[in-house]
Amino acid sequence: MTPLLEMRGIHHAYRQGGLLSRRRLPVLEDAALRIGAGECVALLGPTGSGKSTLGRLMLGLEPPDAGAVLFEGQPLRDARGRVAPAARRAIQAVFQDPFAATSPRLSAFAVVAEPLLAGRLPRPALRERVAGLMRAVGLDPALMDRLAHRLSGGQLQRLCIARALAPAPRLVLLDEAVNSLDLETQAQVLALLHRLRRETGVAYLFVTHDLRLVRGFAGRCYLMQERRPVEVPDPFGPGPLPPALAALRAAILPARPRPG
Ligand SMILES: Nc1ncnc2c1ncn2[C@@H]1O[C@H](COP(=O)(O)OP(=O)(O)OP(=O)(O)O)[C@@H](O)[C@H]1O
Repeated sequence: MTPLLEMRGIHHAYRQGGLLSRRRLPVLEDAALRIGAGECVALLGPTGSGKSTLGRLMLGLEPPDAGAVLFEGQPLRDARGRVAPAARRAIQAVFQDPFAATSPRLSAFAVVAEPLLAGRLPRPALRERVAGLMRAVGLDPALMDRLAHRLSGGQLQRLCIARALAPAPRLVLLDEAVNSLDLETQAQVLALLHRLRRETGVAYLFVTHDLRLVRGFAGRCYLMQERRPVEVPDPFGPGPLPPALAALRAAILPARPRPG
């Protein structure tokens, strides 16, 4: 079956040391990754290992130096480097910092309505649609006319999830999307994302450096190793672990510190 999203033979490097420099920092080398329709796939790795870069390439925000990004079997970008509007709507993202991801000038309504404006719905229908999306993420629609930045961090992240879901996407990149939230809100938002996936059939790429968040949430798991994602069958299982995974496991604090 054709995967929803496939990346093959991806190479990507960033220029280092100013505009005229020829030095390039290789970030991805021969990277490949596959996400099926409705799947939740985790992408784990330490900071600086190239996870967000892979996410940006998946959204079509930048082209890879080499390799293919295919969405439903078709190249994500056309020959002129443009992402087709349908694919742009079908792949959405939620990032770590909801305050950086929204304008301080916009109301909660305007944040969620933004991806729906092209549909030219009459205002009352648009407000009803936004209210429905807010309810779906557990927000009271009465908050609609409040400035988005007057919401709490957890509420604003829910609003960003509502905005991502507004165009009925097939795939959402969750790039450290719960990492800035307190533990209780993290658990609530993960449960919400899990429910929304069951209800809508949306797929997730769940990017994180926090192994704890993956358990019970992601069905398959990739780990960044030597500039490419490598699938790990069971990141919590016994047996020898790749060093990068052992380091992530060691970083998990015990629920109750052992004496001595
Ligand atoms: N636009 C850019 N220009 C130059 N270097 C970049 C750029 N974006 C990322 N990098 C570098 O590429 C490497 C990979 O960065 P990336 O953000 O993809 O890693 P990451 O695994 O997502 O890290 P984190 O978990 O800290 O977000 C890092 O060394 C980073 O400094």
